[in-house]
Amino acid sequence: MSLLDVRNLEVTYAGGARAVRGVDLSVEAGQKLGIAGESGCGKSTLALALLRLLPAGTKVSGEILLNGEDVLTMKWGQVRAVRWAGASIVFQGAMHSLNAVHRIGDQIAEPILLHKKATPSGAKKRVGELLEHVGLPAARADAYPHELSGGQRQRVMIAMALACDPGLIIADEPTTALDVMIQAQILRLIEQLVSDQDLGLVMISHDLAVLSDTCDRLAVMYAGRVVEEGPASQVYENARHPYGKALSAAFPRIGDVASRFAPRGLPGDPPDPSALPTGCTFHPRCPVALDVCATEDQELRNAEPGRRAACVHVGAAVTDARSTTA
Ligand SMILES: Nc1ncnc2c1ncn2[C@@H]1O[C@H](COP(=O)(O)OP(=O)(O)OP(=O)(O)O)[C@@H](O)[C@H]1O
Repeated sequence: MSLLDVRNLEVTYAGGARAVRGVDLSVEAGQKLGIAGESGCGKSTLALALLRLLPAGTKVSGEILLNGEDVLTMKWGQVRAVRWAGASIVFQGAMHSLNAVHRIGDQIAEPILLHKKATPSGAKKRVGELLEHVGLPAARADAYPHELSGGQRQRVMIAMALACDPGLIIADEPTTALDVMIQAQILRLIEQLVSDQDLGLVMISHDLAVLSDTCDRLAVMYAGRVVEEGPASQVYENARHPYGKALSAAFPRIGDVASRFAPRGLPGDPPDPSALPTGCTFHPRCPVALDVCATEDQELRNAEPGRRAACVHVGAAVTDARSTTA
């Protein structure tokens, strides 16, 4: 049984935006899955859907099996227990996620008191341990968010996410607001925690270079669908879907200083999810589109062992869409 198994997930917002369309993915304990794609492709919607954090009125269908139990059909009491203790989210921009008027120790203690039924002194001890675990002195528990640097605040967010010993961490752009040096430190911290505690990780980013550096596998999303999936380094170095290729070219290799100053962009914008193009949704921007792409969408196909892409130019159609995701 996978730690997380998402099957045919569809999310449509109240206004009609089809933000996630038929997404399948799975994560095992100790595995790090990166979800890449440009702004608006549905990455955050997917993350929020995993813990039923979407606004009321949003239509969600499919299955989200966390340790074999479907989050979508759970009673609310069970969903609340799953948040923090089963899976927790590290959001981008810690300054906005932390409460400015409360000491960080109290904020980390809150889910421990609520979900672990800890005593105040037990929670305080645990807060100290968690802070040390993420590389901060236990005494920083008394600080207010504004007294910490951006990197320290993001460490606090990670400590909070770990507070109730979840099996899965969902990190939504965890380093986007940080400078490059601090970003690298936070990524190493996340990697180390995931491997030490055998956690599963879903890391969301628009930056394919960051994801390929941190994750084992990568799923590339476009207009709400996964259009390419496979081992992270292979997807980054040699994408098979034309959108994956364009995204990869836009994020030059870490260390490749010369090309970092001249990334290639992809012309055009992603489609409006309330008015998606017919056929393959990427065809209006695709440099290698055929006539058929304007009318027929493609399922994910086996590109090579362990790799799939949803493009007419790639391999043969896959009969069992989830056969290679594990
Ligand atoms: N509450 C909402 N109501 C209606 N539409 C929404 C809502 N939230 C997001 N959307 C739309 O759903 C689509 C996917 O948005 P989402 O935020 O999931 O993308 P993203 O890939 O995470 O982008 P970003 O990196 O900019 O956050 C977008 O077109 C967005 O405008």
